[in-house]
Amino acid sequence: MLRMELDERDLDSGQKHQKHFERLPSVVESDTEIEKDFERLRIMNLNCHLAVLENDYLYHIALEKSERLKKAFSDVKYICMGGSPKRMYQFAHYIKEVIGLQLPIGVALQNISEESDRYAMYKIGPVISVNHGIGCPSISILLNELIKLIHYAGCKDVTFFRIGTCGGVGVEPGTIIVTSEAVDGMFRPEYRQIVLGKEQVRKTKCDEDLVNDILEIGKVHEDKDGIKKVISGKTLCANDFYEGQGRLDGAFCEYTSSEKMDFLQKCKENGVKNIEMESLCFTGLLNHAKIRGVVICVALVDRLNGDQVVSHDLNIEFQERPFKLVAKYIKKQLEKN
Ligand SMILES: O=P(O)(O)O[C@H]1O[C@H](CO)[C@@H](O)[C@H]1O
Ligand SMILES: O=c1cc[nH]c(=O)[nH]1
Repeated sequence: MLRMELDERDLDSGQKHQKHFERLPSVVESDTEIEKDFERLRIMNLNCHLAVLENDYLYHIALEKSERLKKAFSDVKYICMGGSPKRMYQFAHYIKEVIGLQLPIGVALQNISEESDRYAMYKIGPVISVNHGIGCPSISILLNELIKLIHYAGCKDVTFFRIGTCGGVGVEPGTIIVTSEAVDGMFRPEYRQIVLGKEQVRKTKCDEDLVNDILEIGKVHEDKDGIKKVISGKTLCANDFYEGQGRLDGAFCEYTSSEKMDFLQKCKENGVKNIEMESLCFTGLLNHAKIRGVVICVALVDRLNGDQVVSHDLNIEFQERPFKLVAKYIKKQLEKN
């Protein structure tokens, strides 16, 4: 009863978010568990309604708020994401080897979210490997459900990685770029989303310590262990692969080749080292929730030299480079603890 009243009162109140946060804990003083949950949600800027939801089905990853979910996921410390399901299946196997996790004989890695058919997710001890599809809308849905998952499971100190591919800007193909900050097509370090008819703006820096730790590992392993060059810089996040990234080979193009080159030059002048399609949402949502995260992408092409990305064996090898870097970081952290 308390839960219903609370939910209805709040939903009908039309009060501002902040006021809502301030008001709710006092309303539920008779239920200390809910009160504690409100506090945890409030601290992380998450949705207070979650504390009073009796059921929550995480539709796109086919999981449900439950005691079972808590037991199965409470040990999660690292969530690694990348666009393609195949890549994240390979990463799951790779990290399993690196951290030396033995599955019982006859047991294979299972896609936990198979039922949803939207994302493919694997759990390897404290690591989740999951694909996010293409673009901010797709990764946004996944991040919402994963953030709820780690909240419901009571996970502590979780770090997120986006292990991806990108186009480099004045960067040799095969180079790994660790994002310092994501920017939009107008070089604004802001993730903008329309919510209830208003623009909501969130900051897009990657966790500085995490960036430095990854760069440090990159330095140690540069030119060996299949890692090659690792650099850091701003990442431009586009809403499209073609016009949105100034390509000349899309179905639409209403600019000249020299206008394209001027824009790429401007990218360089603004400190942009690479272009991809999810970093704004990834950093924007994680920063807002005060969760550590970093974007690590390998360049498949130098956009100053062309637009075409050709599928070939070298790209497969390139895609594995961020795996190696992240796996080394995770292994090192696990050995510390
Ligand atoms: O290689 P992933 O991680 O999928 O990411 C990049 O590749 C896709 C475009 O081909 C976009 O999603 C872009 O961000
Ligand atoms: O140029 C590229 C390559 C990979 N992914 C992108 O978004 N752009």
